Amino acid sequence: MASQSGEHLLRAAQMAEADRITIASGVPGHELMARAGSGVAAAARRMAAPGARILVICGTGNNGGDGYVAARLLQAEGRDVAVMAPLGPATTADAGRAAADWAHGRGAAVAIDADVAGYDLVIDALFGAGLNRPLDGAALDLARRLNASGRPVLAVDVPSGLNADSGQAMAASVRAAATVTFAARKPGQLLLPGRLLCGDVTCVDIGIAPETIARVAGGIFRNSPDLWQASFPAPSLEAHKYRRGHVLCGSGGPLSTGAIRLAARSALRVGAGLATVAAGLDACRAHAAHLTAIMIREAEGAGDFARLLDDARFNAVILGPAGGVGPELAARVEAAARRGRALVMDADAISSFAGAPERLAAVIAAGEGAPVVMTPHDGEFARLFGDVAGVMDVGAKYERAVAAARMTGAIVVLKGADTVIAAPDGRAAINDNAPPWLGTAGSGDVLSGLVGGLLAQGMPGFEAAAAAVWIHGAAAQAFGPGLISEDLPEQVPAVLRRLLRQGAQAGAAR
Ligand SMILES: NC(=O)C1=CN([C@@H]2O[C@H](COP(=O)(O)OP(=O)(O)OC[C@H]3O[C@@H](n4cnc5c(N)ncnc54)[C@H](O)[C@@H]3O)[C@@H](O)[C@H]2O)[C@@H](O)CC1
Ligand SMILES: Nc1ncnc2c1ncn2[C@@H]1O[C@H](COP(=O)(O)OP(=O)(O)O)[C@@H](O)[C@H]1O
Ligand SMILES: [K+]
Repeated sequence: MASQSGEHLLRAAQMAEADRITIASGVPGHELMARAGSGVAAAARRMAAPGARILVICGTGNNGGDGYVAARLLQAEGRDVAVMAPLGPATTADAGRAAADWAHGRGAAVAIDADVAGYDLVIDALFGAGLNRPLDGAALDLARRLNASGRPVLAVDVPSGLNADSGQAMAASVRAAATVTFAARKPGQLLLPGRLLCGDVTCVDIGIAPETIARVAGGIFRNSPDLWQASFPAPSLEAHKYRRGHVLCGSGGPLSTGAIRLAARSALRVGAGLATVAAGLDACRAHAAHLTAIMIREAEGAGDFARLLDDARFNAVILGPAGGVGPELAARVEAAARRGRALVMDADAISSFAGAPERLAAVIAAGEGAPVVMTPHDGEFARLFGDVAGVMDVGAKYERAVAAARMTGAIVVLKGADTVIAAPDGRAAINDNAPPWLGTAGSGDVLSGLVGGLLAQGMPGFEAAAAAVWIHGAAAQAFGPGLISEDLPEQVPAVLRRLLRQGAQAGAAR
């Protein structure tokens, strides 16, 4: 798994292991701390004008050590710096050394009840990855006062109180304007609410080798083109349209036809060779009034739909957008999986298996191994898994998604502002490029079409799902506020142009 390319995200324990391996290889811990502190000082310089008053709040561990280093560097260049040590003196050797270097010849630390609002910038070096229980006592009180002060905060590694693995605040957390982290980003910096509590995150190289990061990593990635560009389908001159796949899209009834049209159009825009909507006769009439490039086939019930699959050229199927919850839709899902078609299950297709994930797992297991990608939002996810132990009750969002993928055998795209893509083999990607205006009616239908269009072109399931989520976010960014879901497919060509250009450059560099 570590051989997969992409930006690794490290959990706190994995980061500590990377530190340990690096120190054992001969780089002293205080040298790592010196580089970390220097990265913090550089960020502080960007945030505070000359003459600004800077307060550095140092805890007792190595996070505090980074703070002492930054304080010393900033003061050495003439900055107005004060240190507060609310929990007492440093307790680790490296932090002790950094604290002593700071204290040498300087005044006493600021009292814990000092007015934090009197400073222009506060550097939060109270707790980092070592946080192992909720803030309480003096630390909790200080975090609350800091948040109430409205002063800009620069967090060292993570805002104090934030769980670096899950992105959840433990009781309470400092809210930072910016965060400087080391060696690799942490999942909790991308997951909500962590992403909001961190502000802008910068990752500083402190001399931990990329091979060490890959060695300790556990298959959690930031979703970016690095993760899937190698399998992204580049159009080729010798391919004809059938080589680029044919997506069969199952329609809802005559009054619910828009959702699947959005999906079909998105599948074409992302490069599928052909897309066909399958619908009952009345719905076909509604589609016929709208569709040009997309074809229409009549299919009255699940039996008709299954017969369409006798045509082997339909190599990918999208089911669910406004498809109508019930046994008929579940039967279409079964038919597509049994016939070994790459399948996207969205919305109503997921809800048609509500409370019966083991039945869905059996359907997928009986298939021919073609990828099944499901794209639930939180509500659909909860409906599908109900109170299944080991899925709904596990900690971080990516752990829930991975548990769901393992249990069902599907690639799971758990949507939201921090969409997670998870595979049954334990890989997970966290997406952070979606702007808030992407949450608009029908944008989920577009996503299912993007996934289906990439699957039809032969992209593997996890990569296709991750690429679709990223392109979806990039298209929304390209359009900007005011977006409605019809706008999204029209932004895809510009996103593809950029991607293919970058892919060609990366290929040339290899
Ligand atoms: N050599 C290394 O390991 C490096 C570590 N670095 C820094 O070190 C940090 C991790 O340092 P530590 O592992 O010393 O841990 P922290 O400095 O994050 O926390 C210190 C200690 O506080 C205690 N604690 C945890 N939760 C508490 C709570 N709610 N209330 C009171 N006490 C609590 C724990 O015993 C913990 O070990 C990283 O976030 C990073 O900033 C960097 O200096 C780079 C090198
Ligand atoms: N606040 C938000 N910021 C960014 N993206 C969001 C936000 N809320 C929702 N999204 C994205 O918008 C899409 C909405 O999908 P879905 O809930 O299925 O809506 P619909 O059923 O209307 O299509 C998902 O891709 C989701 O990740
Ligand atoms: K911190």
